[in-house]
Amino acid sequence: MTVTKDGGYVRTPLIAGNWKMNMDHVQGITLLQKLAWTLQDAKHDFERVEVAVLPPFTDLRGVQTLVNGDKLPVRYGAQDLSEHDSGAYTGEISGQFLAKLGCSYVLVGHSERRALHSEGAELLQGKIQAALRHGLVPIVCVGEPLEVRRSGEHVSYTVDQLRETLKGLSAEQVAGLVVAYEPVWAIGTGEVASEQDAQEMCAALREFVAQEFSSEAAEGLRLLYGGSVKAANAATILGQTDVDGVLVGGASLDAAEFANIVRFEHHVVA
Ligand SMILES: O=C(CO)COP(=O)(O)O
Repeated sequence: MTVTKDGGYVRTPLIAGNWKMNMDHVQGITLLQKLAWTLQDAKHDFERVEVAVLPPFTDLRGVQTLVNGDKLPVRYGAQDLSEHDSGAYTGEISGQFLAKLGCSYVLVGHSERRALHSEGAELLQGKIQAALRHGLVPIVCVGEPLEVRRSGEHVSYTVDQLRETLKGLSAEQVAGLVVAYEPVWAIGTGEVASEQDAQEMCAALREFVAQEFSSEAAEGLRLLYGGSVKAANAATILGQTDVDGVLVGGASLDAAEFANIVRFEHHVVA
């Protein structure tokens, strides 16, 4: 993360928890309550380091009620959305509905959806447009599989993936996006990319945005790293210049562990 002279951050760090298909609506409330209490007890400054959770759709109403009722400074969002706003699309969820539930964020193009639901660039462009139409910030996910990493082509592969996914957007729109670099081989495997790997890719993605869109877009865009992030490795990864946050899977299901990731500034590993 880039730190200013007065010790602030150039871009507000974002620590986001992707619960995936875990936590029913009762478990979700308990987890969020524990997380909020832990962070409030620790006097976490939510303006300085932003916290967001991305629960299953069925938890969102409960999360909204808890966040509003207890005035929790935690943001939340969904793990996917439809590219359409309404109509005969059985099983789909509209960005309009997510906005009405107070969502701030929505994941777009997570590698599990790209792989398991064959989501390609054109569909993802539509989903990004749908999110933006309803004032949701898309967290656009990119990252290479193991064979690409082994071939040494990971940077060009991931930059190309981002280029395809962001097609049709203006520089102003890109400036407000969040992009998560999640190498597929590091997701849920315990195999974490090194901090140098995370920095190399995030720097390349920012450079691409500067070239393709504008330097303002590159400066505004927040880049997250995701893949086996835990409290033990978060501070080192977040210490990298071009990494503005983390997208956490498994470790976000444990309130104490996730709170320690949020509080990375207090756990800097020498
Ligand atoms: O896919 C991820 C977050 O979106 C990462 O998952 P893990 O943190 O469980 O590796």
